[in-house]
Amino acid sequence: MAKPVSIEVWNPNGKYRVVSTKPMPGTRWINLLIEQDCRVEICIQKKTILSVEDILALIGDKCDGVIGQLTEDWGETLFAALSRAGGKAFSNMAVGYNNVDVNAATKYGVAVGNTPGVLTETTAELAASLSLAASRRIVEADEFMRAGLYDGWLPHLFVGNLLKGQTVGVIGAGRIGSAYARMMIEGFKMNLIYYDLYQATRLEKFVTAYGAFLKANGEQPVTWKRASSMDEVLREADVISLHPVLDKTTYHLINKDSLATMKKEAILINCSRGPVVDEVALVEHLKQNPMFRVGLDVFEDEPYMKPGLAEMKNAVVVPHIASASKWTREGMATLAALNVLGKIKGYPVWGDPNRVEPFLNENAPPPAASPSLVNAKALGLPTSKL
Ligand SMILES: NC(=O)c1ccc[n+]([C@@H]2O[C@H](COP(=O)([O-])OP(=O)(O)OC[C@H]3O[C@@H](n4cnc5c(N)ncnc54)[C@H](O)[C@@H]3O)[C@@H](O)[C@H]2O)c1
Ligand SMILES: O=C(O)[C@H](O)CO
Repeated sequence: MAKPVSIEVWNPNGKYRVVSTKPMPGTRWINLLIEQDCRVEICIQKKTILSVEDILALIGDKCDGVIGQLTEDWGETLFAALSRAGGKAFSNMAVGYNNVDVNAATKYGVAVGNTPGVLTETTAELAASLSLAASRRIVEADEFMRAGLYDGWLPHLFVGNLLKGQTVGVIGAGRIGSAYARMMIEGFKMNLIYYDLYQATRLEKFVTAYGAFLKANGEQPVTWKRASSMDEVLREADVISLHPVLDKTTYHLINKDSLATMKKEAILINCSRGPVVDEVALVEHLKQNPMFRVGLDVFEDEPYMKPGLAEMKNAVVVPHIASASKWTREGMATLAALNVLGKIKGYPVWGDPNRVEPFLNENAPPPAASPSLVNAKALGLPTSKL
């Protein structure tokens, strides 16, 4: 028997029952659901990661849709239960959905939503912050100051890496990878090398145009190169940032061999998913190469770090906060709620998940569509005309 979980209820007489497994930032998402006749139940249990059993208790006997979190295991058991309870939709409050078994959801006729776009710049900014923190040894230097160890300027004190004119390498040049690349190119005049399964045409055009602009102003132009293999990026780049999805093809993409391919003084940033990096191999590499530095937002066994990582001075580690800006988190909550609402109301799916801005405009009602359903095609759902 599942244990009861604490909930907060909004609009108790609403026709549709929508459950959120966590309180989420802002109130717009709640108001949008209430306006469309939903009873909203928010789990307020003081437990960071809910188990499958906890979520089964939340779903109960009648549930039209659930908004869930990337820490939860959305597989066969939960989708079967949601479907039995009459549920039509689930949305992750995240763009990544490697915690969701989309095939199982499709089998039970449940639509799966995610929250693209609204977190692109915020996540890229954290990757840029980690790049700076790691290259200029900010955290080490901060600890040194606070420990009262500073007794005067020295030529060798916390010497790090200059970014200007160096090469930034991006693995996975999708929305976030491209936004990060632009920040590093515009901000620090870095050259770009990237690896992706697809050509990042807009990014290439941007670098070409920016390079021409710099040249016209008498500055060294920036350049770009699409690598034919990931190893080419690892060999050539001074700063490498990981932004692919996590799937079978990207699990342990960075391992003992790929680490050995990188420059001894390279900077590696991971704001994608922890298992993209073999963290045991990374700890060993950090030990053997003190000038190699990493900035990590995600970890292989979250919330834990592999033994030894916490002791490494050449690692900057933060707790999966890349999308944590107020505007973005409120927007993620809104998109997740609208994904669920749209399916419950029988709306079509938005035609372009890369253009979700109309759903985020607080001064106008959102379009009558689900902003991003990843199994829309498999479920044969109609698409809205933009
Ligand atoms: N740390 C965080 O808080 C945080 C925040 C947002 C997103 N993310 C992660 O970032 C990922 C990317 O988000 P996005 O919006 O940019 O997605 P996206 O789909 O726009 O970009 C992903 C890119 O990865 C590429 N790719 C897939 N397999 C690859 C492979 N084997 N080798 C190289 N490239 C490959 C794809 O072609 C695509 O261009 C998400 O799936 C999520 O896991 C993390
Ligand atoms: O995939 C995502 O969206 C992140 O990991 C959290 O914002």
